[in-house]
Amino acid sequence: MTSSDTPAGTDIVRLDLGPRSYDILVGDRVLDGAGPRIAAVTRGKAPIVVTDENVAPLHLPTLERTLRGSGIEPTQAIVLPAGEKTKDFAHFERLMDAVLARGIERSAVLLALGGGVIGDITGFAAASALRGIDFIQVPTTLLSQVDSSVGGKTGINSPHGKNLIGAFHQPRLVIADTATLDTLPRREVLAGYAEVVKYGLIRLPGFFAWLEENGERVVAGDSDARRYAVTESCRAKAAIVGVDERESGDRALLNLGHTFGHALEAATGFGPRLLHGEAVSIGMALAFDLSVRLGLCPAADAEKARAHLARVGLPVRPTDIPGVEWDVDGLILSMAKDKKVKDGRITFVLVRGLGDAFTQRDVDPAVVRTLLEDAVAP
Ligand SMILES: NC(=O)c1ccc[n+]([C@@H]2O[C@H](COP(=O)([O-])OP(=O)(O)OC[C@H]3O[C@@H](n4cnc5c(N)ncnc54)[C@H](O)[C@@H]3O)[C@@H](O)[C@H]2O)c1
Ligand SMILES: O=C(O)C(=O)C[C@@H](O)[C@H](O)[C@H](O)COP(=O)(O)O
Ligand SMILES: [Zn+2]
Repeated sequence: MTSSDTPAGTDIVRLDLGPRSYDILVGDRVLDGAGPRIAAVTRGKAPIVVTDENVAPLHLPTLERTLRGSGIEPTQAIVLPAGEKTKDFAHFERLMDAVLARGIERSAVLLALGGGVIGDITGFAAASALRGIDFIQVPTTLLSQVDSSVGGKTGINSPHGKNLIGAFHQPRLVIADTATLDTLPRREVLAGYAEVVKYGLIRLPGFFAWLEENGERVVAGDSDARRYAVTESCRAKAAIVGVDERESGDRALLNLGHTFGHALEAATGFGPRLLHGEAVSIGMALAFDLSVRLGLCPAADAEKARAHLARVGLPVRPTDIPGVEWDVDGLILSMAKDKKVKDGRITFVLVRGLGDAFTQRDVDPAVVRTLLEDAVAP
């Protein structure tokens, strides 16, 4: 690989994982010139592109142009329905069938073009096909550029809970073209922004302070601010995954707000009523509240976190989601299926303050119940 294979003006974040290391390319219109990098992974063959019905008309032509520019004639893309409901067994079966119907060999490469739903299900298909083939992530939502395309968590949801079926399978390359975000609806931009704020809240207080100043610019699509936010988020995630690929330690911090958030998502049926990033926003506010109630975090820090999320337009309380009758027992049952549960006890990601997250197992269930009862009270 030569530096001339990387488009000018590209930030390159390296995720160091020994033989599974890879580059994350970030930049405005970086996809336009990414053909040689894709060709290097596919050894000059066409990748099997997986995308969704919204993304295909908007961004597949750019990818196909890129491939043709590198002498690769694209094959017909596999186009799945858009949205969280696609991350289920039925669509996984359909995707696997479409991939295997192509008579693939182990050298085949899948390419996920889309948001976290497409990235997660395609990554899981790559982990499963012929017991593991390569895949490339071309994330097109803010959430997938700052989070889901990086780190190798792949999978689907189950009626039993969120992401309960899946595999760790790292991509070979990530291409985050921030210009693709120009077509992303504002609600989806905001949902992705919640995961950006997460990095500030778990261990980067300086980044959180930058977001307090510049968050509106990121959300509004200012190209410099957006690119900085995506690159810093990828750096933050790469630093954590690089030392704890399979979540036996610090990687769990990336789950701030998710134990609550996943339960809220399950309660709303993994659908458009509550997006993942929105659930994470509410979940992070609840995690700060819980930390305050346990005497671990100053109330002023919790208020700062909540105020920033709310100021950009994110929900911060379950009651911010209209038309849902929340059931605290149901939420607690869902939380008990969290992947961080050990010996029957939930591991919570808590905070000592802004940018200082840690995990704790011995949280009094009565405090959690009261917190949720207060949070869902009208
Ligand atoms: N693997 C991980 O580490 C990880 C991390 C965070 C989240 N996730 C998962 O990611 C999923 C959420 O991802 P998401 O928020 O990207 O949702 P998504 O994939 O559903 O995309 C959101 C919506 O935006 C549309 N879209 C995508 N790109 C677009 C573009 N450029 N222009 C216009 N529309 C576009 C999609 O069609 C969809 O309707 C959840 O399932 C979550 O669990 C995984
Ligand atoms: O990469 C990680 O690790 C994360 O926890 C990132 C989260 O934002 C993401 O939502 C992830 O899919 C949650 O993982 P899970 O193991 O709790 O399902
Ligand atoms: Zn998440």
